[in-house]
Formats: sequence, structure tokens, C-alpha cells
Amino acid sequence: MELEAIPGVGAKTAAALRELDDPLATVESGDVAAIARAPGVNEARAARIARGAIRRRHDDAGRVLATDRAREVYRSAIDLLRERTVTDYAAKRLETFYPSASASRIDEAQSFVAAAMERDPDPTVREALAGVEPLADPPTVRVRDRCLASGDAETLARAEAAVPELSVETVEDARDITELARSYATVIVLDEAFAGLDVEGDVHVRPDALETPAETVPERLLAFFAANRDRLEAAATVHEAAAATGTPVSPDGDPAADIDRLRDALSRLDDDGTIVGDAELERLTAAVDDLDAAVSTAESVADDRLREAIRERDVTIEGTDFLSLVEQGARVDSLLDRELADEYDAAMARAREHLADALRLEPEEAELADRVFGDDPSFPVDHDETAVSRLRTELAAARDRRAARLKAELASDLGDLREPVEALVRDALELDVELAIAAFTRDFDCVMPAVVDPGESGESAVGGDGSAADRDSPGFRIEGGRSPLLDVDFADVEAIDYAVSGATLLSGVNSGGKTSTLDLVALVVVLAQMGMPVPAESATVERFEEIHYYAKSQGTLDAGAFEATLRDFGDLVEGADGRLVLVDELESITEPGASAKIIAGILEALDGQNATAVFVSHLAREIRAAADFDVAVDGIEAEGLVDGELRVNRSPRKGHLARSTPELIVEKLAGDRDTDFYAELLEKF
Ligand SMILES: Nc1ncnc2c1ncn2[C@@H]1O[C@H](COP(=O)(O)OP(=O)(O)OP(=O)(O)O)[C@@H](O)[C@H]1O
Repeated sequence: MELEAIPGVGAKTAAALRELDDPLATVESGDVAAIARAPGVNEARAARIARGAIRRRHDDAGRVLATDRAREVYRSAIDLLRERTVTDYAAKRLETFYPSASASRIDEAQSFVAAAMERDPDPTVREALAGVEPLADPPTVRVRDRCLASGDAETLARAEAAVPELSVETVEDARDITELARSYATVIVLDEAFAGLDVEGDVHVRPDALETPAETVPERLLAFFAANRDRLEAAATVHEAAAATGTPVSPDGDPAADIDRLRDALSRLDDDGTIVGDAELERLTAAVDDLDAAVSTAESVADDRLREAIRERDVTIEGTDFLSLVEQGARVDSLLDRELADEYDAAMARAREHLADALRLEPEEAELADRVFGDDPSFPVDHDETAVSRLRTELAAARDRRAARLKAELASDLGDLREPVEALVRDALELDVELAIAAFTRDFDCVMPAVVDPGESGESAVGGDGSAADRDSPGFRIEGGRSPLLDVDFADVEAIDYAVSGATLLSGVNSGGKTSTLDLVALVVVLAQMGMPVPAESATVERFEEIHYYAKSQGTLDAGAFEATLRDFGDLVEGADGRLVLVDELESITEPGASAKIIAGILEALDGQNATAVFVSHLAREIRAAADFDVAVDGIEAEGLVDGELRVNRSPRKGHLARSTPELIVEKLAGDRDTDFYAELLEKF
């Protein structure tokens, strides 16, 4: 499949996606973080691309959300889910769920979601998730003591692209290589032709060096793991915490990467990509760093020793010595040599001992250190700078060799973990998606709905009453539905039952819950077609082609807006099969008489088709009168007035025109007051 075949992916986006390792597989995986690694593609865009790929896979070109209000309900659904995520990744990944009209897409989403619903949103796991993020590629590290060399232009170009960390040098002959070996600690020659070359320095002929980056530049892997240490440790903790709750992240129980090995490798790595925890490397590093200070302390130690020895001795100078001192400018050192030879030797031994101890030198290193304090007596004691410098060079070389070996070893350990840790982190992030769905399920007492085929006649979601059952469209049936979108605490939301097949009016008292019922129906259908659980005890919904939800208009429309609205409905009733139409008080757009006629006309047009429609209206009686067919009416009934407050049964009653609020009040007054006026008024209703 071509990338451009994915809905929403144009030539520019496709070019950006081609920068990914395996663009098609990445886009198909739905891994929003991986898609967002393409240049210029942020996570929101990545979610849209992933959604496009899903649509493409399921041949799902339709747009189920057909109106602004329907799209708002979807946003609310997504927000309720997203609020339950811990990571940004999961929040974005949830956006790849959309209400679909494709049975295969809904099945696919439902099977993922059904497993997610079983998860336990354990607080320790959620806490650990806070530190998990998609793995980042650290900036390229520059390694200055190693270079690649080749005599072939094509190999040089490949080397530059494959190993940007190292300098790439052109060489023509062994002389060039010898020259390079003077400037770089290590030279890696890429041409087979130089095999067997004998030049001085650390020169390797490795034609496969570009294919084995872990050996050529272990720094790359080390930098990757160092930069991602916190994320990796957090992901490891997620896996451990999830396993401890008895519900491991991966279905087969084993994390994608060996966590003990990962933790061990990370403990050997510093945040800047250097090696830690190796006593020998630490010894050598400290020895190089402390060398000057240790030499100077060793001198003081020897001086103290000599000073003490001299102070305690009576030195007898023979006349000839005294004369030679005075006449020939001979130095006291020569006297020291003769008179205090033993003490001088002891002081020097003390200095050497101190140096070896302070720097924790190994015997062969100590031999070099011995030369720092030679046999020429002097007071104060002096050191041999050349010997110090040799010692420094030897120690630094040993340190660098050790570091290089450890880096190579660690990189080879980490090399095996490079791929698995990607999966380790992705699984942890995916777990967050699942836990959000599990939390949503628990918080709103959700069930997995049945989503039935529009063409399944006799499978009506409504059934039960004859009129509805013989329709082709199953419509929806919700039992014990409780909307989380209400302005009351979820605990206080009253459960409602409602089922509709075909077109119906929904009447009822003011504030009885008509709008809330439409919201609940829309939310349940949107969630069901996303493959998500719904807030109800049970629900069966038709797999609708489109959801048209019109919110109540904020007042009478002017002529232009009215005409536009009417045209919308004109389009809506054309080919309305498979559509869910929810309309809230359409009468508010114009004067009541005209409204009733318009609503009656729309219902008539819908009635002949396999559409499911609920029109909330206070004009049910007038609409019925204006319609040429028997309009179905449901009603949210007030059970009565208690202390001036309506007591409502929130579940709409099927085939029932509910009394309006004014009618209820007149009825109450007719009962309370002893005048004919209210009784006569009541008869008019
Ligand atoms: N199922 C319910 N459980 C608890 N409270 C509810 C429920 N349904 C509605 N309510 C409460 O009733 C209020 C009014 O509901 P809603 O706006 O849906 O009524 P309505 O019938 O559309 O009113 P109107 O006829 O004035 O447009 C809501 O704001 C909410 O506080």
C-alpha cells in the first residue's frame, strides 16, 4: 500500500513519514509516538494518520459524526477517557478510536477494549506510569579519539551517513594511515585492501565496521540508554508492579526485555554515557586526576622525615669538607649523600610508598612511580618531572583502554536490549491506554454494548412492541443508562431505560431530562461505535452510518439562517437509511405553528426510510395533528408536583404523550381550588 492511499496523508506528509524506519508498518501499528518521530508530525497529527490507516484497513471511508453536536459528544467521550490516562502517549493514542460504521473496525476495537476492561487500574502501576514516555533519540555524540578511514569515495560517503559520530578520513596508502594513527587513539580502516597492514598505533582493518555500530561506536548505544534511563526504569517498574498485581502487562507474562539485565546494564552507565561502578576504572581515573597532588604530598612526607632526621643528628664536618664547601661552592647535598645516606634513602622510600599508596598503584605501575623520586639527594626533596609525565601517560592509557573495553562490553550487552526495550516501553504505554479504559468502565459502571447490523431485520434493538419490531432498522435499546455528561454528580444520576426504532417524538415536562436523554443516546451510540464500553446496565445499538444530532437552537432564526437549517434537514432526509437523527426542540427556530408543520414533514420523510430518529418537542400534539401518519410519541412523565417541585420519572414511557409542566400546574390548581376556571382550563389541554 502507498502511504498516500491513507486518508489525510498527502505528498508532504508521506515524504515526512518515509523518514521513519519502516513507514508503513509504523503507521499501521497505531503507535502514535513512533509515527510522531517523523519530522514535522506532532502527536495530534500522528493520531489522525493512525486513524486514517485504520480507516483504510477497514475500507471505512464514512464519517459517522455528521453534525457539530455529534462531534461535541465524541469529544466529551474522548475527554472522559483521556482524563483517566497518566501518560501523554495514552491520551493521544485514545484519539485513534473513532466512531466507525465498519463492522470489522468495531469488532477489532471491541476485542482490544474487552481485554482492557478486565484490567485493574492499580494505583502503584499508575504511579509508575507517570515516568514512562516514548523513548527519545539523543543528539549525535561526537567521538574525537577514533576515526574511520577509507580510500573509496563511495565507502566514505556511506561511512559519513552511517556513523556521524566519527570523523571519516581519506587514505591512499599506509603512510596516510600511520599519519592518522598519530592524531587518533584508534583508526578503523574500512578497506579490505589494507588487511595485514603493519603500522604503529591502534589501527584496525574492519570492512564490516559500518554494519556493526555497537562495536564501532559503542557511545551511540550508551548515549541512547543514558538519555532514556528514567523512562526505561519507569517502564521496568510498571512491568514489575503490574506483575505483582497478578495481571502482567504482556499477555504471556514475560516483559519484552529482561528487566534484571536492563537494570544491571543501566547501573553500569552514567547519565553522560560513561561507565560507572567499575573499581579498576575508578582507581585509574582517580590516579590520573590525583597524580600531581600525590607527588607533592609525597615530597612533603619525605621532607618531614629528613628534617626530623637532620634535626636529631650531630653532623661532624671534617675540615677538608668544610673547606670545599666554602671554597668550591659545593652543595650541602653532597654532604647529605655522605653523612645522611641512610636517612635520605629512608625518606625517599617513604615518598615512593606514599605515592603508590595514595594512588593505589599496582606493582608494575609502582615501578614507574619509583622513578619519580630518584637517588640524587636534595633537601627539600625534588621529584623527576619526566618520570611523573611517563607515569601519567601510562595511567591515562590504562584508564582509556579499560574504559573502551568496558564500553564495548556494556554496548554489546545493551545491543541485545535495544529492540526489546522499545517494546518494553510501548507495552507500558499501551497498558496506560488499557487502564484508562478500565477506569472509565469502573467509574461509570459500563458494559460492552451489542452493536448490531443495520440490515438485521427482526433483530430490532427495540422488539417487544409490534410496531417497532417489524421495522428493518434495529435502532437502539438502553437499559439502566446513566449519562456522565450531566451537571450532577455521577452518583446522583438516575438510571434510565430507553429504546427507539424508527422515528419518534419525545415529549415531557420542563427539565424532565429530555435533552439529557438525547445526550445519553448520542454518547452511548458514539462510544459503542468506537468499540468502547457504555455507561449502562445493557445496551444494543444499531451500527449507524451517520449520527445527526442537532442541539436546541438559541432562539428564533432570521430568514437566512432558517432557510439554511431547512436545507440541512432537506439533505438529511434524502437517503436517510442507517442514520440516527437526534433533534432537540427544533420548534425554537421559528414560530410554533410553522415549526409543528416542519417537524411533521421531516418525520414523515424519515418514517418511510430505515432511519432512527428522536425529536424532542413540546409540540407533540400539534405535530401529530399536522402529520399524515401515526407519529410515535414517547414521554418523560412527571409523577406529580411535590412542594412546588416536579417529581419526574426520567425513563421515557413508550407510546405516551407526557403532560406538560403548565398542564400539570393547571391540574393541580383545578384540584386545589374550588372554581370552574381551572377545571375548564384543564379541559383545553
Ligand atoms: N437522569 C437524570 N438523573 C439526574 N438528574 C437528571 C437526569 N436527567 C436530567 N437531570 C437533571 O435535570 C436537569 C434538566 O435536564 P434536561 O435539560 O435534560 O431537561 P429537559 O427536559 O431537556 O428540559 P427543557 O424542557 O427545559 O429543555 C439536568 O440539568 C439535570 O440536573
